[in-house]
Amino acid sequence: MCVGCGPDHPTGLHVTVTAGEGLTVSGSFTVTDDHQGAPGLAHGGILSLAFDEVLGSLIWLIGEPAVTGHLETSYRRPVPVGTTLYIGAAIDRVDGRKIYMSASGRENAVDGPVSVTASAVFVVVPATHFVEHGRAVAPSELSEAAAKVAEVNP
Ligand SMILES: CCCCCCCCCCCC(=O)SCCNC(=O)CCNC(=O)[C@H](O)C(C)(C)COP(=O)(O)OP(=O)(O)OC[C@H]1O[C@@H](n2cnc3c(N)ncnc32)[C@H](O)[C@@H]1OP(=O)(O)O
Repeated sequence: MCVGCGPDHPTGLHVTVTAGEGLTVSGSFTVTDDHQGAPGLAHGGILSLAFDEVLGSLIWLIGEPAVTGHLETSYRRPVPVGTTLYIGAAIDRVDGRKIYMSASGRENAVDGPVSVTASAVFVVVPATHFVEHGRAVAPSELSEAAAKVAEVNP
């Protein structure tokens, strides 16, 4: 039920992500009428969510739970409804519990014009973070998330 990536989420973004070489991932997100802000254009907050999702996927490559501490987005071109954004993201460096990341989103092709760029700091947290701070969840929800780590990094 993740609003960013959950395939069954009725109103989510349905972002898909694939692991790349090294500490990189590539993702894609298609802007639909559900994501509109100004007439015919994607809402900036929705684009920020798509980047949070793709950047957040990088944590599966290092196998430690982490949450977004800081996320900064630069909107460089308007993104029309109907666009597919191809988002490439990478871990730039790790400093203690802080993971520094960056990403760029290109319009309609992996080598298309850059529409949005982002940088983020994720902070590693213990797995208990989600139990202590979230609403009560079924153990299966947590174990499914933990299994994703093994799937990416067998
Ligand atoms: C199994 C299921 C898995 C499931 C995993 C699924 C993950 C999906 C994630 C999706 C992405 C999201 O949307 S996550 C949701 C949105 N984000 C959140 O809810 C985070 C809310 N904030 C927090 O919980 C907290 O503030 C933390 C965890 C970020 C930091 O608190 P803390 O744990 O007490 O850490 P603290 O000691 O203060 O700081 C540790 C280091 O990080 C730095 N730091 C702290 N906060 C920030 C910050 N906002 N921006 C930059 N840097 C920061 C500090 O300067 C310090 O650096 P130094 O002194 O060591 O140099």
